Amino acid sequence: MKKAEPFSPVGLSGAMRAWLIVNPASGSVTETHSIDALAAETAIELVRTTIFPDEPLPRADDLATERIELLILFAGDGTINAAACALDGWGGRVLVLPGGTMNMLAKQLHGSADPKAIVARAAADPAPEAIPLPFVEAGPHRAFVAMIAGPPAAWAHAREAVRKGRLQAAWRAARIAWTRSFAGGVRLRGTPRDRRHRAVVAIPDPGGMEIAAIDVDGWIGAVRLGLEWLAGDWRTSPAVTIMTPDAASIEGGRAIHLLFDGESVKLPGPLRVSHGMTRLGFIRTIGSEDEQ
Ligand SMILES: Nc1ncnc2c1ncn2[C@@H]1O[C@H](COP(=O)(O)OP(=O)(O)OP(=O)(O)O)[C@@H](O)[C@H]1O
Repeated sequence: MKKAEPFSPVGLSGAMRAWLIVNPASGSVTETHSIDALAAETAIELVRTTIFPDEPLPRADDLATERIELLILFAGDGTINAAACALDGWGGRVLVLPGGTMNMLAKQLHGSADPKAIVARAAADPAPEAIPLPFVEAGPHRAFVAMIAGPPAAWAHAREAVRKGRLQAAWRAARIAWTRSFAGGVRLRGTPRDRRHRAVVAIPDPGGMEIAAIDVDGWIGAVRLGLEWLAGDWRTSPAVTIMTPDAASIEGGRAIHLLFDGESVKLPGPLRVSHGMTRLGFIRTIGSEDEQ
């Protein structure tokens, strides 16, 4: 078989020592984007590969020992979140490639380009721009895309069961999640909307964070919000109140259900939510003027 032509290495040249973290369970990591092909096509010197989560994430020390300059994350938002949290003390640059289902972080950094095009763009730039990413933080966890608190977070179990092909478990989890979605809620302290809400969504922003308090009653309200969400204008829904506090506190029974970039966690309340910026630099291949 003819070997793929390497991209002309200008910025991310063959001298660039890279460590790849890939999650084969992420929604769009496929054979066509195999690790070997990626390395061959980029002419980046792929020194090590971690298959997550079967293998543990490398530590900053491991990257330093191998003199790694570029960390390539080929996975979905959940995996990227895990690596970005674990390696925030490391001084190198990160290239995010869309390997997941939603790929919200990859879209922020590269628009809708595919992995091959992203590497080509990054390689063609003598000094690719690397930017810190904003995050929201609660307990030991961070979200770079969104943190969802409240009963709707229980839907993650149903999604995970579907992904694993466990349809009976998915059905059970969906029934529980549906019931919980209309019971309980979370209380938001330290904001103008200091009361119980169906769910609270915290979204990081370079200037701080946005907190959306969601108040839907029953399934008609939920369906309406769902349609508004699909149409892309959920933030303007009458069921949603947007605030920009510097910090807030969430309460909700003995344990609060949360999703951090799609990964499900339960934490005891009250839970302080704050925001910050990563120390890691993430390579961005689209300018703000480009189409998102
Ligand atoms: N920190 C983690 N520890 C263990 N497993 C994880 C972790 N993060 C993600 N996973 C698992 O890896 C699989 C793929 O998740 P990932 O978020 O990478 O891709 P995705 O869900 O397809 O994409 P996206 O999050 O962009 O929609 C899921 O089963 C997820 O639960």
